Amino acid sequence: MAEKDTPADSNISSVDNIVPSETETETSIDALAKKVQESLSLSKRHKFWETQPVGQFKDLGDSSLTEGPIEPPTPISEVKQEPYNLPSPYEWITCDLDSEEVCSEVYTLLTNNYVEDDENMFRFNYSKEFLRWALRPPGYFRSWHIGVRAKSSKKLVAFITGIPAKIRARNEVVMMAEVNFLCVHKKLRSKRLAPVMIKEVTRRVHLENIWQAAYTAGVVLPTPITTCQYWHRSLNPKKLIDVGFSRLGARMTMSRTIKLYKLPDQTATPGFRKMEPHDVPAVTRLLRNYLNQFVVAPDFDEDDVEHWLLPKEDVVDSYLVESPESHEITDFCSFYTLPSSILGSQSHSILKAAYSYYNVSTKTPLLQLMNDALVVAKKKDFDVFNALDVMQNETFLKELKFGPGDGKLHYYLYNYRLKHVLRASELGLVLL
Ligand SMILES: CCCCCCCCCCCCCC(=O)SCCNC(=O)CCNC(=O)[C@H](O)C(C)(C)COP(=O)(O)OP(=O)(O)OC[C@H]1O[C@@H](n2cnc3c(N)ncnc32)[C@H](O)[C@@H]1OP(=O)(O)O
Repeated sequence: MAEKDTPADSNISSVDNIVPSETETETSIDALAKKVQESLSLSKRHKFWETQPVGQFKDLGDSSLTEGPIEPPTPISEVKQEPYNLPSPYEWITCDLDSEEVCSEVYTLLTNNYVEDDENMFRFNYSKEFLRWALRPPGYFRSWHIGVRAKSSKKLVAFITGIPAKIRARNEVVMMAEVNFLCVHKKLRSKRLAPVMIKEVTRRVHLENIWQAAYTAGVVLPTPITTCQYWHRSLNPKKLIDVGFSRLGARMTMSRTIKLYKLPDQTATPGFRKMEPHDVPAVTRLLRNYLNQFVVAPDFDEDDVEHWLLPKEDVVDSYLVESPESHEITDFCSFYTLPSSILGSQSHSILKAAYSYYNVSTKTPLLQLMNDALVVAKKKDFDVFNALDVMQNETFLKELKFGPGDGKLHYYLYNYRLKHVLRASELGLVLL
């Protein structure tokens, strides 16, 4: 089944990771099996993706190909004016997220049908407020919030979205669409509806004179610009073990495990505080300067920072360090709230997860800054703190007791070629 990223990892061995044990062998066999599977998928035919302007597997390593757009834009007047055909029982709709009713329908479709982990134990449960935030950034297009309804019952059965974003690839800043929330109802799977949805979003993006896109998926498609791994830091190990998210490590007791993951009650960094509206200009400068070092990263202006990073309850949290002496803003960290439904547990129904977003350290060591982020996440009652190995995250993951997950997240660009596959640490982009 298609997967984006692991909403939660049934098979993580964060404890095993810290206390090496015989389970390590098991993990590496799993890892090997995954590698074999992935290399097989490189030789798999992709009837749809082979027709699209994306890097193709056969071109991997061909250094004669230049970096940049794969095909040139066509005149807008030549962009198809009518929507693509859907099977006759279905019709296109544009979803107005201002409407409480429409937003609830989208929420319900995703809550019941969106991304699950490999073992089908957890499913992402994006909140309505989160969806409104994720889908209405500055300059968004309502026409890019696309639904498919059954004509007879009017039930929403599929969804796909785009939002506009300026993304820098090396030295070029390119207007792109970030495509997300592709979802087809479980009963309508494997009927080639997804390619129609992707073509329709592409058409609507083209109508706005935008010709590139960025997206992530848990499945291997032609061709990732990089592949990242999720890491998980237990905040509430007892619950994580109870619901099967993690296992008790070999030679570990529950009380030793709880002790291992205990965090201080207070943050350690003087001047560490929540970001406020008046911080937007300083945070924008700090972040722009930081993101410059990565090969692919968003090109945020103040409006973007206001939208994406000003704290919004139960959606996004941002903290910064203001020097007690100079009042300079020297460091920044943020995470977003994305719970998962727990699919078969007697005792719990929701896993509360925080996802590392953008972090910048110039004075406070990143390790200390992120430990403070863990402290505030724990205080806010999150069960787990997740982070990808993007940007400089590798420098704190092991030390702060994150364990590697079993899910991979692949990043893609549409109609834009990079000369080389990137290391995760060369990527400065986090998609929701
Ligand atoms: C310039 C503007 C451009 C804008 C567009 C940029 C591109 C955006 C691309 C989209 C970015 C989305 C980012 C996210 O939201 S990633 C999250 C995806 N959603 C889920 O995983 C939720 C649960 N799964 C589902 O709802 C369905 O399984 C989905 C809808 C995923 C596929 O439905 P179904 O299982 O019923 O399959 P089908 O018979 O209709 O179609 C099969 C074809 O679809 C290809 N497929 C399968 N999964 C994905 C996937 N995640 N990205 C791209 N393609 C995917 C597959 O390789 C095959 O093509 P090919 O291998 O034969 O060639």
